[in-house]
Amino acid sequence: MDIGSNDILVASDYDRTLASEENNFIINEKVAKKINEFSKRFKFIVVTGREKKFIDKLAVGLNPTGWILENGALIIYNNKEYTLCSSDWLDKRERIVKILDQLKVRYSLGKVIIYVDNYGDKVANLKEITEYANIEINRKDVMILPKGIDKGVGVLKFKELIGFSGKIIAIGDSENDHSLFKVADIKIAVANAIPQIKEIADIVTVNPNGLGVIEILDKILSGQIFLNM
Ligand SMILES: O=C(O)COP(=O)(O)O
Ligand SMILES: [Mg+2]
Repeated sequence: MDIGSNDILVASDYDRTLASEENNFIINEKVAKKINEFSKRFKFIVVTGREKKFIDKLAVGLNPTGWILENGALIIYNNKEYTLCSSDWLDKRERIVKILDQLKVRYSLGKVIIYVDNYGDKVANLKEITEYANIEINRKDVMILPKGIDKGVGVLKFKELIGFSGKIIAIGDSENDHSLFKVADIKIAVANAIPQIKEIADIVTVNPNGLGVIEILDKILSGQIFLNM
């Protein structure tokens, strides 16, 4: 079966999937080149908790079909930005910031998201905000988003934006990729993924990080990954 560009969309996480911690999350040139080539034939989007200012520094030379940043809250496609949050989010974010100040917790703000690094083991202190916010964990870091916003929702929004109706292949490593897997037809964990992600994956790559992603792209390009899985 000749697979066309509108049949496959690869949605890949960034930290510890495309880029390794060992390389300070700077994209490897070979990985960027492979993705740029792949993106000419199929759709490839990067779906990450990161803010644009960090991606601009770390992912130099990577030109995918689109970007879903701030853990699903910000879409960048064809040089246009789309934020996914309700009009009252900024008031709610103010309330959350006051709680973080009372807890004497360090945080940083993206366009939509709140980052609370090294707080994963104390996230129970933030219980009260789960009424109106979504809390995502990535290893030891915490991300706070509008209720109902996560990576999976960002991908579904992107699908609608470009009118995509094909199959989604998700690639990830950590807790905040669960929602990405939920919207995928094929779920792929890189070799260095946490056990909970490997357990629910259809495929676990032999290689870690970007080399694992290249493994998958080569399988798709050579027709070894069958979409009727
Ligand atoms: O946690 C982050 O800021 C980014 O991490 P991710 O690319 O693995 O989502
Ligand atoms: Mg990751």
